[in-house]
Amino acid sequence: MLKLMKRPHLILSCRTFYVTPKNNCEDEPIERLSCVEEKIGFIGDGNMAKAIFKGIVNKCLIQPNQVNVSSPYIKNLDVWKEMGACVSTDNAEIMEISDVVFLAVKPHILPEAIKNIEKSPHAANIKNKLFLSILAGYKISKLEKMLSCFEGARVVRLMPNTPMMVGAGCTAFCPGHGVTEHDLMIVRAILEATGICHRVPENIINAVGALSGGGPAFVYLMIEALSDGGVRMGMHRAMASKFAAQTVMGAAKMVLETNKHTGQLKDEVCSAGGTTIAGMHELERGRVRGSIMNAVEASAKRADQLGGQ
Ligand SMILES: NC(=O)C1=CN([C@@H]2O[C@H](COP(=O)(O)OP(=O)(O)OC[C@H]3O[C@@H](n4cnc5c(N)ncnc54)[C@H](O)[C@@H]3O)[C@@H](O)[C@H]2O)C=CC1
Ligand SMILES: O=C(O)[C@@H]1CCC=N1
Repeated sequence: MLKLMKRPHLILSCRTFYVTPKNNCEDEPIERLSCVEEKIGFIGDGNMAKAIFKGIVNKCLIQPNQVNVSSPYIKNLDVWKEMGACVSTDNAEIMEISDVVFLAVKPHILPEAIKNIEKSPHAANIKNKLFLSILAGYKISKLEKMLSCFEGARVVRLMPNTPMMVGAGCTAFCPGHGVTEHDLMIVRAILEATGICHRVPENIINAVGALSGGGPAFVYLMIEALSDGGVRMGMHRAMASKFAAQTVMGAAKMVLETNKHTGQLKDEVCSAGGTTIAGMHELERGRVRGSIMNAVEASAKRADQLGGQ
């Protein structure tokens, strides 16, 4: 027992051992960029592209006019113009005028999105670009092969999430061949301005995508269910939703800031014979833990399929 207590990642509480998990993140460098001068392009103008754009512009890491966006749907681009970005329906043009290019289309769209670029008049100038892929499932080796027609192309694979928009994102990244220290500084500057980030080995990116990439959707469902429960028991919807969201945020902050194990924090809420343990019993009866684990497993497996691995 004493031997165990001496180890810093073990905390003892009554009969339960709380083990602080070790991570599988790679080392972080120290140097940080406070602003990015490169032109940033987005191939794809959807939810994730908007979240990244708003996140980095809100933090003044870049100016909106440093951003170039392409989509085949001209009407969708109006909102980007209003936000101050340069727009085009031509992916090749956006690649040409950007230094850093986010690949931000749906995975099944990527081959079509880059299909004819090689033959375009812009192709000759698509050189030495840093491509940041946010596509679920796509392996770096596959992306590097697809982009090998562009001289000096480097690829970093990212798995971000939409809370980047409000500075609370969570992104894992993994660099491909030829990625430079400066490239990594740009990546970190973008990701740290919009939340937290960790460099990881590629073999866990699909797990990250399942947990934190899609995780916000799982949590929204939980917030909605908490709110429904409050309404069921007599609260008004607006207050129930606000309290549910604040409670999830508060619990998350407790996990992040107290450094206590989630089991210990849970025990601190559950009074003996009290109200919370009665609710916990229902959750365990409903196999909520197993269901959430299954959801993460199913998402990760789906990412493997999407990447055609
Ligand atoms: N939405 C999320 O929470 C996350 C998404 N991702 C990844 O981000 C990527 C984009 O996802 P979303 O933004 O959610 O999708 P989305 O559907 O909102 O955006 C994709 C955009 O691509 C545009 N597009 C379609 N065909 C195109 C083409 N040929 N050339 C250029 N643009 C084209 C569409 O107009 C659309 O707005 C996906 O690969 C997804 O796996 C990764 C992490 C989180
Ligand atoms: O649902 C998806 O496929 C994307 C990837 C992670 C979050 N959204």
